[in-house]
Amino acid sequence: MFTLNRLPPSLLHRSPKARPLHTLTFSPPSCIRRTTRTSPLRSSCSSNFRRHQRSAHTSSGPTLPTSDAQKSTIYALSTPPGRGGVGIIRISGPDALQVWRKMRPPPTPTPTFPTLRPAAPGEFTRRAFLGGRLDLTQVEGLKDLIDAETEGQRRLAVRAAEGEVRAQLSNLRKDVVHALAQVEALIDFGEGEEIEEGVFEGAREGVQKVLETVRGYLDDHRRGELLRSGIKLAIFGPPNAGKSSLLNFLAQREAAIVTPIPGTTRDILSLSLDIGGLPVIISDTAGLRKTEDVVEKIGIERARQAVQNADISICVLSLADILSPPSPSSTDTDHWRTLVSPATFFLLNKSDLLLLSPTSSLDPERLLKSLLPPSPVSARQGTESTDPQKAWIASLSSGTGTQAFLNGFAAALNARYGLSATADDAGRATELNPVVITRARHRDHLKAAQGHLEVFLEYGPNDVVLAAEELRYAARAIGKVTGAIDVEDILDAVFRDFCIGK
Ligand SMILES: Nc1nc2c(ncn2[C@@H]2O[C@H](COP(=O)(O)OP(=O)(O)OP(=O)(O)O)[C@@H](O)[C@H]2O)c(=O)[nH]1
Ligand SMILES: [Mg+2]
Repeated sequence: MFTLNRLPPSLLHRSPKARPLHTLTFSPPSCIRRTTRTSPLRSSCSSNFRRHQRSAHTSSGPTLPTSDAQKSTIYALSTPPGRGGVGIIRISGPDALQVWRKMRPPPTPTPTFPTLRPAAPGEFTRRAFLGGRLDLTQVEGLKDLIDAETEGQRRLAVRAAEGEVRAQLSNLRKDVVHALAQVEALIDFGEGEEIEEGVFEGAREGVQKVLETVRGYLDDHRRGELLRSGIKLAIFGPPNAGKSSLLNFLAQREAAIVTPIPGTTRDILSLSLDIGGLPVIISDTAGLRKTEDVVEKIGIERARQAVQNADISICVLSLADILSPPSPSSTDTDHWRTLVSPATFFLLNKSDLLLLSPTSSLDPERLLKSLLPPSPVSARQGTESTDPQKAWIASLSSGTGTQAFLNGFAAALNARYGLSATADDAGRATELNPVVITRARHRDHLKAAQGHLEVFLEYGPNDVVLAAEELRYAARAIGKVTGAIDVEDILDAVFRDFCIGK
């Protein structure tokens, strides 16, 4: 990184305001940074391509076409225009060094570089990817970092951008390629002849371990995808319980209409919020009840769908209604019950109407148990449930208990979706599987890899050709996540790991 006192106008014209200090970063073309892997064994496996390469580097052979990154130098302002404290101009390409030299004090007349042009969106990152300095997961991490709106999203993005996912998947792929090399060797030489025994079993053991890791990555409660896209939370319950009041409390503004008239909310109202560092898309819904009103009926149907499509839900009930015996004609209580799932939390609202003191011994969890049938797990165990807190008593109008609810709910969300902990459907803490998958494409490729590894394990030592094919597909599927689908490294592994012709 270099500091310049003055930049040529051609480089400054994209900045709306001239700043007293401008910083210039530059990187040589990616081809300069690439190192050529030289392996004596590998070179013995000569291919037409390498012969062609050799001749290209000798005196009179044909020259390889140069890439755009080798031909053109690109530049762009990489700090926010008009807002950054300093202006940083980024330059990359074959003339980057010369541009910097020309712009160093003492100032020289504005130089003209025929290969210099403004960078296209994402072009520096694209060059870094093509040059092998970033893989696809790091590129995606960088993009997510720019878009991150909550602390959870930022942490997830930083991990990907710093190469944590790349390292995990590269190791996984290396293990598959290693197993493939063993199976390929069997195809070429046959067990018990030129190479040692137990090779196929060794490959099977390796694949079994890889398969367990892939299954762990897939069994992640979709935490990565939800952290990126936002956790869908639906508020539901009977009319007039305080659902819209809860939305307004969480949003800290009068986003939804609140009136004492039951059936006020008709349509879905959704907002994006940050709860405990996690991105949450929260939806207020119509109160569930039997009605002949056509518009309200549509609203209630939408409410049901919203709850069923949500990742998590909060059922808001009026404490006064729960504690008073239901009238024989009332069937309204059943409407919310049908939507309760293991991912439902409860806010027992309007505690002020019971004139409870803050030290009241009314236990929300016990109240909840009296309302709902026992969960199958607790019933089978016949012991006190160890489920984490799922119900809170509060008054949204007086504010009593609301902070405890917010803290408890944020902790429950983090236990379920945060990066540092996870929970099963009932909210119990489970063993942590690392978050590797942040996009549907990652999941698709890893599922494909899982399928090929499973098929491989069905084959025996007599089916080595078909078995090898499955491993090749599995390696390719994992490589598609990171963007590494070079089959040449299979040859590397063959020559590195085996003493052929002992
Ligand atoms: N006493 C008391 N009233 C409350 C409390 N929370 C909300 N209310 C009142 O209850 C009424 C209904 O509140 P809403 O938030 O509109 O209830 P809702 O569940 O969204 O109702 P619908 O949209 O009709 O389904 C309003 O008059 C609120 O002011 C509370 O904690 N205590
Ligand atoms: Mg409402």
